[in-house]
Amino acid sequence: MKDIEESPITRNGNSLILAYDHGTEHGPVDFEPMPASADPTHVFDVGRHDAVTAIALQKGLAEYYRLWETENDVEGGAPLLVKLNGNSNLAAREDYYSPKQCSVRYAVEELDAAAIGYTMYAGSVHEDEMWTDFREVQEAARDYGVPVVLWSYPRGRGIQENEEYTGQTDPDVVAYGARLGLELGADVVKCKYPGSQEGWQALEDVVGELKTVMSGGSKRSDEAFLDDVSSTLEVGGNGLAVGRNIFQRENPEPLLDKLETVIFEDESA
Ligand SMILES: O=P(O)(O)OC[C@H]1O[C@](O)(COP(=O)(O)O)[C@@H](O)[C@@H]1O
Repeated sequence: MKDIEESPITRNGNSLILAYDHGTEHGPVDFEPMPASADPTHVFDVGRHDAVTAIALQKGLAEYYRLWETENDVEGGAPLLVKLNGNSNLAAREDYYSPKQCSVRYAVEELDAAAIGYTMYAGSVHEDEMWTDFREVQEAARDYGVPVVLWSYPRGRGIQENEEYTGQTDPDVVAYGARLGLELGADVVKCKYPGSQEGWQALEDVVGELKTVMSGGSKRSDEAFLDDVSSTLEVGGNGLAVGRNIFQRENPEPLLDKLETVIFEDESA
């Protein structure tokens, strides 16, 4: 774990990461509620809101982002977080696995990434391969001095077949995933909301000083979403990595304004 207070992906110690890797993870179906969001430049523009401390993109979109910045003379856009691995909903797999499509070297040297992201599915039969991949990623990130955000999403047979767990948002499962972020050397761990403030507290209790961000989840009302975000911040959470709750809105600006107040100015929702 690094001290990442000086990193551009944090502000006052917290982060709001705009995640836009859904075209990979879920496919174009996620753009249907707001068709303009299929156009990456629309979402790149959303990312210019002051509240956004990083935009998380897969390699191809990261290349597009840099091109868009140059062609449009954009200054002060969101720092780039390159998501190194990902998988599609089209894949036929015996269990969850997220292969790497980008190296840390390419992300930093060619794309000028301010941070890198990696998804880990602890609990899958492919967990061992992912640990090996992550070890290389984490060590290369240390060499380049860029922070590592771990999407820690335990899922797969090890979770399904364990009768103690109700599923991937079971508070014990989420807390275990968060702890793995600390154990494996992440600088920020991104976790599913476990359904309650008590659940998030349980996670905070086992991660020490590691930064934690809540994964947005499916779209809900402004009020419901802000309640969830606030409930994590009140017990030590450090913000958000969010996709659909932002880009599926016709005008995400009012919600981003509120999130900015709640996450960075320590005011209640
Ligand atoms: O694997 P899942 O649970 O379908 O979710 C993956 C998606 O969720 C995220 O982690 C967060 O996005 P949302 O805020 O839309 O939930 C994305 O980065 C990723 O595409």
